[in-house]
Amino acid sequence: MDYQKVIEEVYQEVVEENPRGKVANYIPELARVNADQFGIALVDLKGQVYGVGDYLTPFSIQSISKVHTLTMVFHVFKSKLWSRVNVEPSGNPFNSIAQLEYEKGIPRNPFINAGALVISDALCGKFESPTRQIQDFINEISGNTCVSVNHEVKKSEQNHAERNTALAYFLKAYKNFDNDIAEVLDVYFSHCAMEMSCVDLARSFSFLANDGYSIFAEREIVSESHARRINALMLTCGFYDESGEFAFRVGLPGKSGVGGGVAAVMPHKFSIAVWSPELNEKGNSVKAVKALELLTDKLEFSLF
Ligand SMILES: NC(=O)CC[C@H](N)C(=O)O
Repeated sequence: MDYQKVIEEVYQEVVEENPRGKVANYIPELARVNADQFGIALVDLKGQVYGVGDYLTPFSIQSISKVHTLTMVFHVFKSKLWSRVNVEPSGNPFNSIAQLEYEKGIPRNPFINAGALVISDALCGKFESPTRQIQDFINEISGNTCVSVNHEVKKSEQNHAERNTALAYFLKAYKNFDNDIAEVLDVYFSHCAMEMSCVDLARSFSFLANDGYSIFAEREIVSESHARRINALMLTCGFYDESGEFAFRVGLPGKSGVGGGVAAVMPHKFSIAVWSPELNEKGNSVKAVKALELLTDKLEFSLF
């Protein structure tokens, strides 16, 4: 399979169609990026990289980091984790407060903000310096010292933290939050504000295409059964209230972030990251979703 040729064709077609959205502006610092950037990196299971466009430019990975933090915590707490966070699609916006209230403080899944805050809380309870360790973990599985926290983005999130702070207090009120709220929010904003390029991001997702084994870290990151479960969660919950649409159009487990990135895997074949900052109203990158749809059409395979 000539992946390079396929992603170049995809890139060209998306550039020609030029579907547009809006750069996230509820985190003001994110609105400062050049909206025309667009990159694709695909990594096969031998570690071969195929890239096109701005695939070497670091960008804000935002909620994609929730897959990394879930992986770290799942490995430690195993199935006990599911008493604190559910595994159902939310069908609601990623920062919904109402849903958390009527479901009595158990977030629908680990990828909506409330669920990711529970994961950050669990990290704070188990890891000495969680932010440092998340960074080390992502560096290890991408085989590169590539991740940095963008402090401007982090500060920008902290200055507009009303909803996430409200979610944390709700979780605390329902006794689903053990640590200091400010400390956990700091870890959460730090991992959302991490930056890396498409190529490093695709490499960091490689273990999920490879039954839990990372060829970059040269070790098993999670068991095969945990890798399957993380992929199932990405397929059903990775795109918030657009997860069904993404499964329908693309058919790969994946995760989006409001920085405009999407990381996805085709189990036993490859991992891929696509980035372009303009989002649709559900918070998913318009060009990245289009590119992945064209990709699975051209490859004539998806998970299905
Ligand atoms: N969907 C996202 O990427 C949201 C992450 C963002 N940091 C927030 O908390 O709102």
